[in-house]
Amino acid sequence: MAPRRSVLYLPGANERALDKAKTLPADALILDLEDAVSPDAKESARERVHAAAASGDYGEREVAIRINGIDTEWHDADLRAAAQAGPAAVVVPKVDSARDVMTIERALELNGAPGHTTIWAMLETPVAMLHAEEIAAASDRLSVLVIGTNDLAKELHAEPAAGRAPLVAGLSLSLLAARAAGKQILDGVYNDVQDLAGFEAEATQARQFGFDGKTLVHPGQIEPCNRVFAPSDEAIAHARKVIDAFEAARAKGDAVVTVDGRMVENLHVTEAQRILDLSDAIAAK
Ligand SMILES: CC(C)(COP(=O)(O)OP(=O)(O)OC[C@H]1O[C@@H](n2cnc3c(N)ncnc32)[C@H](O)[C@@H]1OP(=O)(O)O)[C@@H](O)C(=O)NCCC(=O)NCCSC(=O)C[C@H](O)C(=O)O
Ligand SMILES: [Mg+2]
Repeated sequence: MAPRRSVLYLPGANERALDKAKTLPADALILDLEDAVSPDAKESARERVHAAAASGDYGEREVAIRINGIDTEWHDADLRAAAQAGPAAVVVPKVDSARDVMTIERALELNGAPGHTTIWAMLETPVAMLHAEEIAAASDRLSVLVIGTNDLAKELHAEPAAGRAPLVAGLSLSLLAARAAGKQILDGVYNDVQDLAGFEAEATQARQFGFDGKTLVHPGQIEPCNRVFAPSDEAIAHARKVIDAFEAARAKGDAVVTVDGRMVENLHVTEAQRILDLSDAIAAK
């Protein structure tokens, strides 16, 4: 699977940001037509984003377009334009049900979206968290779940708290749903663009939870994010050791072995191989 460690939002009306992103080391970009664009700029932003996404100027960076929500006046035109531009993905905010996903799937087909354009569904409401399982499994075209922690906190009336405690239940339900359906999942954004230590702590927490990457709002967050979500040298060395030790044990007819004093079984080999595959995919970029 494509590494999606760092996924940067760009306001669709901001020509400077759209241009600058061509040189930034993010794995993926979300060209935003929703919250980062004021109502009076929605139409010009749609045209800018369409041209940017269709330009082929972003190299190996994956380009996604976030359209306005299903119940908004801009949604239909956004979806039509996004389908024509043919980005890697259409990001749909405030998805609340499997039915929402199927509506988007049908609309992409009707508007002639190319087969490579997948759906990234944003889970950012309490009802979405409670429906995460049905949303994640609703369509083969859905490849990624994206968490919207700002909207979720707003809907919950939650306050900032250590370890994002008020959000943990929703994050965990979403992770369970993504993994059960074999989809990738991206954490929400960190709003304080000047607090890089706080950003890194939150990104590390997200990796420990099992997220594949994190959505970002500022270029300064890309480098720490890429580092946190890439397997470390120690993790790579340990993965090789696990695989080598297990193969040696299997050659002797054993199904269990210890590495550095810890039990290793086949499931640990599978996880070690995932780490090496991710490291290879990052190195190949
Ligand atoms: C947050 C910002 C408004 C800060 O902007 P600014 O004060 O201009 O930042 P800097 O001066 O530090 O910028 C330095 C240079 O970097 C460029 N820049 C800044 N941000 C971006 C970006 N996102 N992509 C590309 N380039 C960017 C500036 O142009 C400067 O360039 P240069 O001229 O060469 O010096 C701003 O960062 C921003 O607008 N961020 C994105 C906001 C956004 O997209 N929000 C919506 C998505 S988040 C969301 O909706 C969450 C979700 O739905 C939820 O519910 O949680
Ligand atoms: Mg949101």
